[in-house]
Amino acid sequence: MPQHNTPRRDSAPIIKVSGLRNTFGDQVIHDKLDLEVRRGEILGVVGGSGTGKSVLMRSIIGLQSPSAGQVDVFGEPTLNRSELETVEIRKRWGVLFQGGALFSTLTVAENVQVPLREFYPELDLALLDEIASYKVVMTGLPADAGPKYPAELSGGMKKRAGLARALALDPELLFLDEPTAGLDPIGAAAFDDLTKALQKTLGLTVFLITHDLDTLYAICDRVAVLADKRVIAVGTIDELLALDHPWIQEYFNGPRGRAAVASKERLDVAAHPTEVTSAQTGQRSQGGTADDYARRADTMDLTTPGGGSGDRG
Ligand SMILES: Nc1ncnc2c1ncn2[C@@H]1O[C@H](COP(=O)(O)OP(=O)(O)OP(=O)(O)O)[C@@H](O)[C@H]1O
Repeated sequence: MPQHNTPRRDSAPIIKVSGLRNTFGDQVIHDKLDLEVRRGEILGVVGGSGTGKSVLMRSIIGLQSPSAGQVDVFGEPTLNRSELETVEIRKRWGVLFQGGALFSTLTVAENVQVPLREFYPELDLALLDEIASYKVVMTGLPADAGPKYPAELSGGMKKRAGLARALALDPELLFLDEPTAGLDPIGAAAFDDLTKALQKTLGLTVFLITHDLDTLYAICDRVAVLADKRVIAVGTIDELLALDHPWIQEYFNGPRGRAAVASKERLDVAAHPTEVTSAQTGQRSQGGTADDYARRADTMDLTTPGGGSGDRG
């Protein structure tokens, strides 16, 4: 399997979505949605409940057939192509679905082996076991988690097992759908740290759907905001805060947003000079101000796909 240890930050987007339209009956979920994801970044995807974050992810990975638009991943179109035509593309990404989506009748190790068996049926059992053990440990699970069934795992362990499966094929691109939902603050911070460490060490690009403001502040390079059936803005949090959009202001500058800023500031202080991680301190969202972020945002450029000026994506 290919190794992708060096983060590449070339200018071509790793994901490019153009003019996407998704409907269910009369319900229009996306219309004229544009988005570009840069190689090597962690892109947070936020939006109110039901704005279509998961449907967007499913459209990108080919589980949802849009009624219009184009999706390119690794520079290749993925829509309206047969499974056979996209097999080489699908090998290059991993997906952690909401809740982990583990097969309950398979052990953790067997779950990790599912994509290996699908794409590399020639691998023998000893090698499958070896790769699965490696992925299990890589995601911070104890080595003896491999033979356990999902029902024997805690929520946090299930997420890690799902992540181990998503990493089975050494992907370049990782899709995470609400990975910290349902985790306690310490578990969520530890999962954030793991995601960031994987991005850095494996050179991953991460498409991360989340409602977790702490995650956005702690690890996302940029954030895409879904509203009004499209991506209304993409940028760093500082850049988004400079926008006058009511949902963005309420989301990032509301009480929870301010708390997330305060939490990050405390962690930044704690991290120097002793490099204490958020997993160790377990500090998440406990009050503070976003004024400094808002002031700094005044000097920044904004990227607004589907409207506005400047570079897209
Ligand atoms: N297979 C489907 N059939 C019909 N409607 C669907 C289907 N999948 C999603 N929807 C609808 O599409 C809309 C967007 O769903 P989606 O799960 O993408 O939202 P979301 O932004 O991820 O929400 P949340 O933050 O609550 O997880 C919802 O109204 C949902 O009911």
